[in-house]
Amino acid sequence: MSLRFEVSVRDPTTEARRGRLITTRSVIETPVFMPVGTAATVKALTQEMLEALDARIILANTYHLFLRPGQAVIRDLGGLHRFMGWPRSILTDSGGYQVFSLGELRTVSEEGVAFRSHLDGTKLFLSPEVSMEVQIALGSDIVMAFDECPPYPATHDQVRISLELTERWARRCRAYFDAHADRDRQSLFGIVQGGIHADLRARSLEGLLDIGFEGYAIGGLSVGEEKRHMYDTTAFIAPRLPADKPRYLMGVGTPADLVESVARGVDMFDCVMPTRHARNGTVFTTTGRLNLRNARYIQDEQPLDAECACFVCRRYSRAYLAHLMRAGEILASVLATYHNLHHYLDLMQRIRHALEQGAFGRFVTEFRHRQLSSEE
Ligand SMILES: CNc1nc2cc3c(=O)[nH]c(N)nc3c(CC[C@H]3O[C@@H](OC)[C@H](OC)[C@@H]3OC)c2[nH]1
Repeated sequence: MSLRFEVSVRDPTTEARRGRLITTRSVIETPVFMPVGTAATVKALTQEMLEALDARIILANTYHLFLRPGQAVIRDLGGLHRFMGWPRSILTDSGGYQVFSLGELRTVSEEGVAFRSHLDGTKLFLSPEVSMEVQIALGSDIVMAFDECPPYPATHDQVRISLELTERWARRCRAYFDAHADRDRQSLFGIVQGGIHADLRARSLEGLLDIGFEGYAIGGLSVGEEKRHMYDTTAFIAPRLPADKPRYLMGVGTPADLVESVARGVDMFDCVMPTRHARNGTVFTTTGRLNLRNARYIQDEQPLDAECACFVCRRYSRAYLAHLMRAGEILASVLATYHNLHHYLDLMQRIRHALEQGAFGRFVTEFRHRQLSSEE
């Protein structure tokens, strides 16, 4: 069995769990935040910096690598870990979501999705089998099923029809994966859909449990729905996912989203916010976000965050980062990205520590109070 997941603590006052996910390449302490490395790079950081951050697993994306350089190039160079010099774990998304958010002119059929590359317009086709072939060729440790993420908003009927297609595709993913993957090293996660409708979420889960997966993701959220719908849907479905398997909430979220979703039973997260916001000049701090392009920081010699221990906060000032941002210097992205990921990974470490100490309930309360005061 390639993937081991052990729950060491179940929080007495919430659905949160402290656990450990073990692949053949790294031990992943959970709850975990996974930096997004879409095209085989976590933008602006070296792999050495990711190791300095103690990141144990990063993401890459089937859609982007399928388009460029193509899975055959990476496979023939020994797979994605060797290609990008990353010996720890990699999770790859299946590409369905990107086809809908990036691809041009796509047509969905039972077979799969035909679309044009957003890079050069060439006609391409992704299906459950092609997505599995790509992720298997990349050598990804955790492979995501090829699903359809319905747009938001969508009618109950549209969401039902979509989840039924996702279920048929999930069955095809399982079959192809089991016939072609290196199951000693690679695992397949199913993705629960169903929009914000509890009855459809239960229906989607029922179908996936019948197929059986090494882990279960909650898809179809963080697509524009109101926060309360995301939290309520997560609160409904996360505790219903198998307790002995990892639970992954895709595309989430802000620091507050991470705390609230851990409390609702989620183990794994990914989000582009810490990396994308950094490149746009927004950094996260314990008292909220700072937009370094704001003139108030031009002569502010404080660190980004006085409570942060990262090398950026120990050495550089807001004024310096503000200057680099305004000047469009590459170093601005490097330093802001490193700090933002440190902020996210440090938050997850504090969450894990609170769970170990049986103090997560108090952690959530204090986090919410601080959140309110910073929003005032
Ligand atoms: C932002 N909100 C959000 N809701 C999402 C919902 C879904 C979903 O239902 N199915 C699938 N398959 N993917 C989803 C994704 C994409 C995450 C990927 O998108 C890439 O980040 C943009 C990254 O690729 C490295 C990541 O890899 C897992 C979502 N993202």
